[in-house]
Amino acid sequence: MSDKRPKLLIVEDDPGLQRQLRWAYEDYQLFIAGDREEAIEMLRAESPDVVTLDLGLPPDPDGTSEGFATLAEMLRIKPDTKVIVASGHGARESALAAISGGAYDFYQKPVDIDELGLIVSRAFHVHALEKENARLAEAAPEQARVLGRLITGAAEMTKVARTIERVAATSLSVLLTGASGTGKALLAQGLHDASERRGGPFITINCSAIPEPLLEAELFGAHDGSDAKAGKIALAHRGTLFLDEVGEMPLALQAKLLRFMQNGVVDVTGDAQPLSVDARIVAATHHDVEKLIATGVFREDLYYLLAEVVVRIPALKDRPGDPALLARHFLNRFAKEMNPLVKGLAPDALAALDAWDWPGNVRELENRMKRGVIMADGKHVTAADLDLDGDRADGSDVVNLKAAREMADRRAIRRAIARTDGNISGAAKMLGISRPTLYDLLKQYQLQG
Ligand SMILES: Nc1ncnc2c1ncn2[C@@H]1O[C@H](COP(=O)(O)OP(=O)(O)OP(=O)(O)O)[C@@H](O)[C@H]1O
Repeated sequence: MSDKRPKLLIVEDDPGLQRQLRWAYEDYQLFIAGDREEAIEMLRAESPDVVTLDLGLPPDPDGTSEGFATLAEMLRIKPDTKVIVASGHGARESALAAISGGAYDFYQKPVDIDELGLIVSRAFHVHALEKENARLAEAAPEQARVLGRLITGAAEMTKVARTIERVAATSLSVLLTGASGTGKALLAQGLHDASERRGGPFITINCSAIPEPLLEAELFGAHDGSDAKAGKIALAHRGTLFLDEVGEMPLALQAKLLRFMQNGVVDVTGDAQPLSVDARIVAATHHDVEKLIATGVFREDLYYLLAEVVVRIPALKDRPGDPALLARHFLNRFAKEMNPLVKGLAPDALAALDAWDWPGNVRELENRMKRGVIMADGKHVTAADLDLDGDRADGSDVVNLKAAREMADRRAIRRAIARTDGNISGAAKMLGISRPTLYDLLKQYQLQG
């Protein structure tokens, strides 16, 4: 069985002390290093949460230079490590310097095993608390998570998720409509996961990304002599097929898809034998399908088969509070992956997130946050790191005064609603208007309260 005890690294060059300490810590898995190189190697290999570090290490056993260099290198590699430094008698200054250099605590030699034991156990406790806090901060609040991975605090998006959950239990076909990056693919996956087919495959095909002849083989499969290639419809047997950008599907393939939807059989190219497949269809498009039908590029009969339920996904700018909520979620994720020193958003970044219109929706936000975390110099991501500090963030390209006023109104209203967590009275107070006036404006600008 693997050893579950917490890992403690002791960096100490005195063999006598090494022996003494080795016996003192039965509750921990002990790793002992005699110099910087060994210490760094063990830190990388074992990732101990707590380290005790003698500042007097070779080649400078009577000074502190090697100890400080080891401390700095450890914290650079694993910033959450709790390093407890040991300083010689009367070397309080160097101990304090180590604390300001990022050490967690210090003790003075000669070692009192009981006292050091207490400091070490407290360090493990603090480390565990910090880890738990980081985990909680990373996980979006429970009430903000819907359909598993979807994060939202906005009523209009929660409604969408509830609809998806409800239709998931049925075998109805679902058409998701909404602008690019609003989360259609994520919702399709959520629908599959919430359905009884969750144990079966979830197969995605993007109808706009593949040229027509290849798309036909990709979707329906191909049989060429002894060479047979299963299509994505067949692969989705007993599962869900997600047809992304279905509005881009060529008319000839729409006819073949229609046949499948009517009869549950697939005509494999080059094979006389049709194939029976049981797949649930979820489709998505950013087009207005009724317009596509009117212009003759989409079959009306197919539309009715694909769209037994139509779910419209709101743009990110119409989900009050979500830009900030999602920004924190992405920040935590990317900070962990790419820049652990980043801890939060600067106030100017929060204001810029509120003010921006998000033409690329959640995908744009995700990309900007990734950029912001990489660019951030300190602990906070600024508006400049997100590239939201220029003119574009205040809509300086609007065409006339009326449009500029409307944009300013919308922005102020959205911000007030986000800041007050959707509380209309609070938002009205913040805006200096009455509740009925705010309701009127919400209606006029088709914003949700
Ligand atoms: N509410 C959300 N919570 C967490 N992540 C989200 C949310 N909405 C979207 N995302 C993430 O944003 C990105 C874009 O979402 P998705 O691909 O689902 O959008 P889409 O509407 O299908 O876009 P397109 O039409 O361009 O294909 C993905 O990385 C997705 O995981």
